[in-house]
Amino acid sequence: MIYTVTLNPAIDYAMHVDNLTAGQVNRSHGEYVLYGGKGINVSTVLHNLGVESIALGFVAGFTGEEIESGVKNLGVQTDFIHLNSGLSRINVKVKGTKETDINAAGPEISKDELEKLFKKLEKIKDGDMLILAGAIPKSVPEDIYEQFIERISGKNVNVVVDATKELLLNVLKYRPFLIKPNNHELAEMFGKTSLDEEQMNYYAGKLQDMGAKNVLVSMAGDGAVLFTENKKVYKIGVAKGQVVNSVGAGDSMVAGFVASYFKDRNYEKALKYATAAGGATAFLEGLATKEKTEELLKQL
Ligand SMILES: Nc1ncnc2c1ncn2[C@@H]1O[C@H](COP(=O)(O)OP(=O)(O)O)[C@@H](O)[C@H]1O
Ligand SMILES: O=P(O)(O)OC[C@H]1O[C@](O)(COP(=O)(O)O)[C@@H](O)[C@@H]1O
Repeated sequence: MIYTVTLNPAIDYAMHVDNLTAGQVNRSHGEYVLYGGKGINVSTVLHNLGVESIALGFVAGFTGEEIESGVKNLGVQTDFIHLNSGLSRINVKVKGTKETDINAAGPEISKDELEKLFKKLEKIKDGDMLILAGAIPKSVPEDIYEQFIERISGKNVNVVVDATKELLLNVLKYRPFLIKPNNHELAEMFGKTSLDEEQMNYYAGKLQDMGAKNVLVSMAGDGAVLFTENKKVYKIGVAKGQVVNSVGAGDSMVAGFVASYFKDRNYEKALKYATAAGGATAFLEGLATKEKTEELLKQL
């Protein structure tokens, strides 16, 4: 079984605002809602692509109830822990000429509640997969991803981590199967503002030296580069289409990669499928569907 963990799920509330102006009343001319948080997005797209997973994490308040029933209605299996207080996040995504995200802090998680998640992770067995994705709430120890991986050490479990900065760097020593920083996150991890191709190769290699088996660097509309554990480098562009919503494109890419790689064990194929799934989300209002992913795959 594949388990995804989203410590801080969110309702993504997307609004179309043509000219966002700070300090003014801005009006949206259309809104829609997605049940998100990185792990949940991965579970949703995996489900859309025909691969089952169980979404773990914490939900709180009426927003938490909405997220839980929303993803269940999409067909995703969940096993969330219900927090006694607080509210799951509403992350506002303003779409105009540029995309502006305001991601909320989210509810507090107590030690006891965190312990309940550790208990759930005990179910993980040899051959399962664990996908840790997204930022962690402030109330949770900064090394929580490391603690999760420690708890399953000794079991033959492929771990995927989609996180940034120290959160990601600190788990590399556990040899995660896949990490997926975008090019900006990769630059930021090494104190840079941007990277040219040579620097990207160098720093992705550095993440591998630090322990990551496969590094997938996504570059939004410029495609992605995959650095594999057998030291191959595959580059890919993107499928053509009209961008509607790129929120969740990275999560969709992770889902597409996992879905394809564990079916065919072929890195090049998995990169194509991942790119098609990322593009499908970018070109749809919601997350990638199998139909859109397979339509875009033909272009790659
Ligand atoms: N504008 C776009 N056009 C086509 N494909 C896109 C676009 N934005 C994202 N994608 C696809 O989704 C993948 C992940 O997007 P990216 O924005 O880099 O991830 P993240 O959301 O993690 O920052 C890209 O590598 C690409 O395949
Ligand atoms: O956990 P974080 O880093 O605050 O990010 C949460 C946000 O990321 C998303 O999962 C989208 O992520 P990507 O665009 O990187 O795929 C949203 O659904 C959510 O609002």
